[in-house]
Order: sequence, then structure tokens, then C-alpha cells
Amino acid sequence: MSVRAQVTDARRVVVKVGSSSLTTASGGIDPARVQRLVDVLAELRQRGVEVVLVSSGAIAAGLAPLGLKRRPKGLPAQQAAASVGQGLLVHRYTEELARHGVIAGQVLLTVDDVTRRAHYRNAYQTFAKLLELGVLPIVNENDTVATSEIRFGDNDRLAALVAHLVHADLLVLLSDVDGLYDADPADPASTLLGDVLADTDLAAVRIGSTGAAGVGTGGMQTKVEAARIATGAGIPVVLTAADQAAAALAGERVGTLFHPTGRRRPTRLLWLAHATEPKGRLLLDPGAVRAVAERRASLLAAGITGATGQFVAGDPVDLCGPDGVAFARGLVNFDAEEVPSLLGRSSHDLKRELGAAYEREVVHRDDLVLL
Ligand SMILES: Nc1ncnc2c1ncn2[C@@H]1O[C@H](COP(=O)(O)OP(=O)(O)O)[C@@H](O)[C@H]1O
Ligand SMILES: N[C@@H](CCC(=O)OP(=O)(O)O)C(=O)O
Repeated sequence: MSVRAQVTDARRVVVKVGSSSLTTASGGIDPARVQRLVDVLAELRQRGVEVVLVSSGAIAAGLAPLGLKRRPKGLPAQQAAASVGQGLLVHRYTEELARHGVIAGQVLLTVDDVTRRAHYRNAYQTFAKLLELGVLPIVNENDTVATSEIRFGDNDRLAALVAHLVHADLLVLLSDVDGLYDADPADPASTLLGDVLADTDLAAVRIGSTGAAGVGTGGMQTKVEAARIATGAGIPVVLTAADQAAAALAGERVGTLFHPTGRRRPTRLLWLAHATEPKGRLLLDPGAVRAVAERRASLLAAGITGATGQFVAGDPVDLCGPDGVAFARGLVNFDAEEVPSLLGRSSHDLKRELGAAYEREVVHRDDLVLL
């Protein structure tokens, strides 16, 4: 199937919309823009397509009620604005979707929800059930509780990871710009890229500052990163302006189409690679590097020569070779303070001296991803 046909024939679509496409010039949610977006989503639903919406805009929606003129700098103030704005935003969507007889559901995610195995399964099951019930899930980061260490930080990447989590066959990124340009679109000489077939097509692209409204966070950089995550996992991506969404979904040549470059990988590992901040580093000897990188084996204590950082069992850590360069990331099975007593010891010795609980892998291969 051609990639254009994959766009028009997609049965499950994740649509991400940025703050700049939902707000008025003076700030605050623009009901008319929400309505236009919902009309497009409802049309998709009428064609039998399952839709998940990743919507930014909580912080922007919270500014006016709090008497703020622009996005605050500090995290606590942003969290307060998101707390006020998220309810208003979802209320707007709920009302608009109801006009089309569609029920909205809210899903607020943190990084932990999708990287820890039990949480990940839970998130997947929640989406599956919502879609089965015909609900249109509206996803955002749980800004109000996310601390700087456990934030995705941008919804473009979140949308790419959600697309993979729900097994979507298309990701649509809607912005205030009609696609990816080879230079900042403020430059009149810049031209639109219709198709991105591979990473090499991105080499000459220059990315400028974020949009004029100043309400978006990541700018074009995070959209390109999100497109690379999704396409690397086999999901085509359309990047276009919110007011061209209907045309793009109908298969018209608008915006930028990023073609799939890779194949699907187990979902949780994609999150592990792209959504987590390592809490520490394990240094490996050359034999352990080979075992993990080439034979895809679990990491055993015998191959570890050192550890840094404050982590507890279940946290993400980077695995580094003797040169100190991280080559893999995994969820560690021990607390940082336990590791020194394990260094270089065989599983057999650890079991004999410390008990059967110490025979376990330091990082299990199912919880490991090569970077
Ligand atoms: N090479 C480029 N191609 C397209 N847009 C670019 C490029 N460089 C910078 N931009 C800017 O990125 C902006 C989109 O980012 P942002 O405002 O964060 O959007 P959103 O709120 O939709 O996430 C555009 O308005 C555009 O001005
Ligand atoms: N979670 C934040 C938005 C973060 C974000 O990525 O914003 P944007 O660049 O407008 O997509 C919010 O709802 O305000």
C-alpha cells in the first residue's frame, strides 16, 4: 500500500493539536477553533475511524482566568495554570463532541504511567476499553502533578508515543504552520517539504524559533523528533496546519508527509528510550557490553564495574561501556546502595552469600533497549 493510501485508509488515528492552534491572539481558548477541529474529528468518526486526540492548551486556557498575560516561567505557576485550564479545555471539547453524539474521555499521563511495566499495561488497557466503548480519548500530560524530572515536556513526543501505544496507523500533527519548511517560514525564501522519506531529507532543514503566538513550547524541533519516533516505529506522520486537517486526512497533498522508516518495536521499550530521564549509570566491562549489545542478554552483576546516581529498583538507568558512553537504557532491579556489594560478583556467589533474591539480573533483557 502506498504511504498516501495509508493516510486515507487509516483505521486508528492519533491527532495532536498544539496550543498555538487552539488559542486566540490575545490568549485563552478560541471556541471557534475547537469547534472546527471537533468537526473534523467527528467526520473521521463517521467514517468508522477510531480517533485519539492529544491536545495541548491546558496552560494557555488557564492564563486568562488567573489574570495572567503570558505563559508563566516557573513550573509551579505553569502547573497551577494547567490545573485551571485543563478542566476548561476538556469541557469545551466535551460540549462540542456531544453536538455530534460523541462522548469525550480524559486521559492524563505521566512518564511513569507508560514506562513501568504494570502501569504501561494499565494505560494500554484503558485506551483499548475507551475505544471499544466508542469514546474519543483526549490526552494531555498530567502537568499538575508532573515534576521537572518526570515530565515529557512536550506533547509532540507524547503524541508519537501514544500513537505507538495504541497501535495507531497514522499520526497527524496539527500546528499553526502548514508543514515543515527547509528554513524558518518567516524567511520568504523557505520552501515546504512535501515528503520526508528518510532522516537524510532532514539534514539540510533549518529550524527557527517557535511561533509568533508564544504559547507553544517545543516549536518545530519537537515535531520533527516526534515524527522520527513515529516513523521509526512504522507509523506515517502528516504535519500540517489545523485548518488543513480535513484536506490532509482526505489524502490531499497538503502539509508534510513523513514516510515510515522502521518497524514496530515492543511499545514499552520505545517509551523507555524516548520518554525517560536516567536516574543513574552502570559501567560495564567489555564482555558485558558485548552480551547486552550483541547477544541481547540480561545484564548480570558480574559484568558491572561501577555505578553512579541515586536510583531505586524499577528506575531507568543508562548502561555505559568502558568509555563511559551510554549505549542502552534499562529498568534496574536493585537500589543504588545495593549495587557496590554486587559489583563483579557471579550470580552463583551472590545467591550463596546474600540469598536467592540476589540471584536476579541487574537489568532484565525484557526491560532493556539499545540507544
Ligand atoms: N523549518 C521550519 N518549518 C516550519 N515551522 C518552523 C520552522 N522553524 C520554525 N518554525 C516555527 O515553528 C512554529 C510551530 O511551533 P509551536 O508554536 O511550538 O507550535 P504548536 O503550538 O503547534 O506545538 C511555527 O509557527 C513556525 O513559525
Ligand atoms: N501540556 C501542556 C502543553 C505542552 C506542549 O507541548 O504544548 P504545544 O507545544 O503547544 O503542543 C499544556 O496543555 O499546556
